[in-house]
Amino acid sequence: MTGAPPAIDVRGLNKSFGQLHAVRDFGITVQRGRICGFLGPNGAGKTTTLRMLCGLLTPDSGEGQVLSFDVLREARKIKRRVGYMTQKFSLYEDLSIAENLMFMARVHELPDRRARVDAALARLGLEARRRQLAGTLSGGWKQRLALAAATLHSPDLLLLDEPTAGVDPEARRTFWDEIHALAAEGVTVLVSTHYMDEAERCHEIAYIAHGQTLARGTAEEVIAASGLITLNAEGPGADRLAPELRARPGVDMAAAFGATLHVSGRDRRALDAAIAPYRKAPLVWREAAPTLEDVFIQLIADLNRREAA
Ligand SMILES: Nc1ncnc2c1ncn2[C@@H]1O[C@H](COP(=O)(O)OP(=O)(O)OP(=O)(O)O)[C@@H](O)[C@H]1O
Repeated sequence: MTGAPPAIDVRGLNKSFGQLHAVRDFGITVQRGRICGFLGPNGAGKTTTLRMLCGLLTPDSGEGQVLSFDVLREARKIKRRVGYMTQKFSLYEDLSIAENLMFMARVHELPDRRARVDAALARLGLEARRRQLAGTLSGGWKQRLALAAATLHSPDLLLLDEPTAGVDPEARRTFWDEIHALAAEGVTVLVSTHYMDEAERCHEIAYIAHGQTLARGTAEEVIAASGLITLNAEGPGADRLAPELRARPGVDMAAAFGATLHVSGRDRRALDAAIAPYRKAPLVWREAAPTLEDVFIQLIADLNRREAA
């Protein structure tokens, strides 16, 4: 990627709905061919941001470029080069797979429509089902059809809004293999997800909450920047100790993961003091690398504390 301008380079994007400041001073730079995961709790502003980036929603303020077009003034040009997969399946349930794709080909005014549709069917393994009505497809196949529709016009940027929500693990894996194949061809992908394993499959991630970006970088960078120290406890009843440990000074986050308790903090001495009374049989404590989920829980806890203060 020598000298190519970033696919997304925006700053200070804001969007309010009445009294609600849904997106605050959002900025992000994503280089071409990268997969950037977009994470954050429900209502964080992810969908609103994706809609602003693809030209469907006008920001109240902000500046920058998407695919080198001005994000405020060149929405029509951006729309033509972007593929957007909405959170809810939005194709025609009473049309077949092939008919849906043919319809999309007409919307995009593509030449060689039949060949384009055939190529998309082949690429996503949909050929055998081409005559099946979209409404009768299972979740995984619906998502594959939606991806075929979003990529039919060979966009340079793909914006995917929770594309695998409710899809089984095997179908999710196939879907992600395709996302990586598209990125290898130079397509830039911004994908919102609530799944931690998917966050780890991204080249980089952005974590947002209450409309603000709280963390940015590769998964490793986000974990390192958190400064979090995590100790795990195993043993009978360990998983039930989360509420009382959470209340102790020095503990930023305590949560049970199966039978294991994860306890995190940023001050080693305070954390050790907090767990000292619990360092006895039958509990066994071990230091562990914090997971992305540990970091995200801590980021939200910090934000809630700041907002309550
Ligand atoms: N058109 C709208 N009118 C009014 N409020 C809206 C509108 N669109 C979004 N919101 C509000 O803006 C906030 C951010 O919503 P958004 O859908 O962007 O969040 P999200 O991060 O995508 O959430 P989720 O993970 O649940 O999809 C929410 O409080 C939502 O209710």
